[in-house]
Amino acid sequence: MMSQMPKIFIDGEYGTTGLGIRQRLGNLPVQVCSIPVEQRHDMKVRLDMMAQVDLVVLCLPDEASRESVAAIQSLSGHQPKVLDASTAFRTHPDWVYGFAELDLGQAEKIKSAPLVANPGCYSSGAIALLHPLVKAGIIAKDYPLTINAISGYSGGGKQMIASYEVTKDAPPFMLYGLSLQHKHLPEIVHYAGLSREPIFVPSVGNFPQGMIVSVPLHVDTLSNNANIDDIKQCLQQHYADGNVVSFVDEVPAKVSGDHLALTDQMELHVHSNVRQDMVVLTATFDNLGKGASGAAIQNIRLMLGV
Ligand SMILES: NC(=O)C1=CN([C@@H]2O[C@H](COP(=O)(O)OP(=O)(O)OC[C@H]3O[C@@H](n4cnc5c(N)ncnc54)[C@H](OP(=O)(O)O)[C@@H]3O)[C@@H](O)[C@H]2O)C=CC1
Ligand SMILES: CC(=O)N[C@@H](CCC(=O)OP(=O)(O)O)C(=O)O
Repeated sequence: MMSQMPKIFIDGEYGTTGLGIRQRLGNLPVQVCSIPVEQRHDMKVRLDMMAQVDLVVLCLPDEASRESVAAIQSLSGHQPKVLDASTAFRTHPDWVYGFAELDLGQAEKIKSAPLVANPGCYSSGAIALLHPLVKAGIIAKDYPLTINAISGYSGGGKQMIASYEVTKDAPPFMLYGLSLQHKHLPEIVHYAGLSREPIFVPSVGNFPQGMIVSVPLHVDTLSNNANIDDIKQCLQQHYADGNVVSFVDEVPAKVSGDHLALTDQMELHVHSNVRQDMVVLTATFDNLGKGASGAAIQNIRLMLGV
């Protein structure tokens, strides 16, 4: 079915993530197939379109994503590949996790997979920091981790954007997720390789785009007598190619939430005190970039070979 110009349909193309992907697709040799905005909830119209394309990108709430996947899988003839931006399938064994930097070989898996789950925004930062360190035996699988994060308000989709920009009834800064069951925890545990669930405290600030995920560690609680140089070396090696995710040795005195806004890059830093016995790891990126649409474009390029 793959022609010279692969065809893509974005189910949910008029939402925040869908629009971000749509914009970025302008630079790729693909044909974007659309339906009118007023038909965006009509499953028959959407399914007719899905049957004609090479790749369907789902940018819908979880339940709607599940419905779309079930509909695609009921197609009797051609089955398009699927990239899902929701949380619905991220730890499902039939789906490949769309974080190309996870390990050597992950990009190849994404290339050949029929079903790919785009990672969560917070999860991308947490996994980027933790996966190499757990794999190297520097952080024990059952380490009692705390993860803190701040997101630009676009992370909350159309509704939250309206509360900051239209009704202006949202606070300048808020902690949330305080029942400690955030929807990204399962994928963080799974792909960081943890056996103990971290305490995860997300927050939102009054800025549109950008994200910092940070992880504090006491050096004397690390495994195998690891020190700060071991942490740096491990991250440096894992992200040696630095194309999208890079380890940056030089640390800024302050990290701004919108440092990498409007880019698809992610930077990792290791901050420490003078005594070298405390560390804060940070991942800085755009929640709509490497945290969503930028990562989706990386996956689309791999899945379609463009
Ligand atoms: N915003 C972000 O930073 C990120 C979001 N995501 C994920 O992407 C997905 C979309 O989120 P986001 O773009 O923020 O959400 P938005 O609310 O901005 O957009 C969702 C879109 O889906 C449409 N939609 C909702 N329900 C249905 C349905 N049953 N059938 C068809 N269309 C439907 C909405 O239509 P309507 O206009 O009628 O509501 C809207 O156009 C979510 O799963 C989210 O978790 C992933 C990464 C980051
Ligand atoms: C600020 C805010 O509300 N953020 C969302 C996460 C962003 C998002 O929708 O993430 P994924 O779709 O990538 O899982 C939340 O905490 O639920």
